[in-house]
Amino acid sequence: EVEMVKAESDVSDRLTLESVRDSLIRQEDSIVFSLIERARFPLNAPTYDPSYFSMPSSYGSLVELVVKQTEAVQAKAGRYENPEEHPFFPDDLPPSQVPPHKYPRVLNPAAVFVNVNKKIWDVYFNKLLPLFVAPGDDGNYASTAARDLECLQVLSRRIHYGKLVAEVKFRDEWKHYEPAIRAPDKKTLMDLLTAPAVEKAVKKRMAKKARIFGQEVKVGDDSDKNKGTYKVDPAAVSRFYGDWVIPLTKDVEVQYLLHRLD
Ligand SMILES: O=C(O)C(=O)C[C@]1(C(=O)O)C=C[C@@H](O)C=C1
Repeated sequence: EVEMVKAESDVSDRLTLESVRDSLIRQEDSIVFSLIERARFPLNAPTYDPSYFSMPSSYGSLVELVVKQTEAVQAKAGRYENPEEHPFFPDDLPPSQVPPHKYPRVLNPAAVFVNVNKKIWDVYFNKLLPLFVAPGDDGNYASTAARDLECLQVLSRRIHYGKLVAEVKFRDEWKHYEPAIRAPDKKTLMDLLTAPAVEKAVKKRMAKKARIFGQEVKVGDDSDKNKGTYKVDPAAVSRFYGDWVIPLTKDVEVQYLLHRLD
């Protein structure tokens, strides 16, 4: 018999604030690498222009085609059975065609109704892309769309991880959370779950990761010639995290908590 290795998502028996924060830190690596991969291409506007892509209008732009069709395949492969994964186009997804995997039941079942992917889509294309890709068009639209999908998926995973963060915080301090949930009092929930020193450290670490992962690595040249040129702008990555990724994560945390006692 094959022994199942504990999946990264198998958190039920080691759910602590430290372990969920460790996961958030690891996911930062995926986000920085995905942004670096996307930044290899210029903006490539036709990827997002429905009139460039002349298939049945239900697909919209090329990037929508790639995301919808990929999500359909991944749904068949069981991706969205995992409570940590959230589709961008949840309507009309085909059912999973693989045997069910027993994901540990950690979250309140109401968690499935919290999905901020519409907002993530909007923020990614309208706020993030213009910040960190060069203007221009090199014709590589299919690759561009594939990189966008990768970025969207890692960002979505990170932001919806707020559900697990909120669950741990609730378990650790339910005496404080319960009255605010029953009230319901969003402002108090937001205050309770906010840790300004942690947010500051996250932003600093993101800038540092963008500097370290995004530097040109050379052999036999220890000079600092390349200092200051990075594959993604560390300040932009850090700002985007502070302005959007953390606030959206907190949004997910509050939305989840509001239904924690359903
Ligand atoms: O680490 C936490 O406590 C979180 O809730 C995550 C997070 C974040 O998104 O990075 C969000 C809110 C806190 O203020 C600090 C950090």
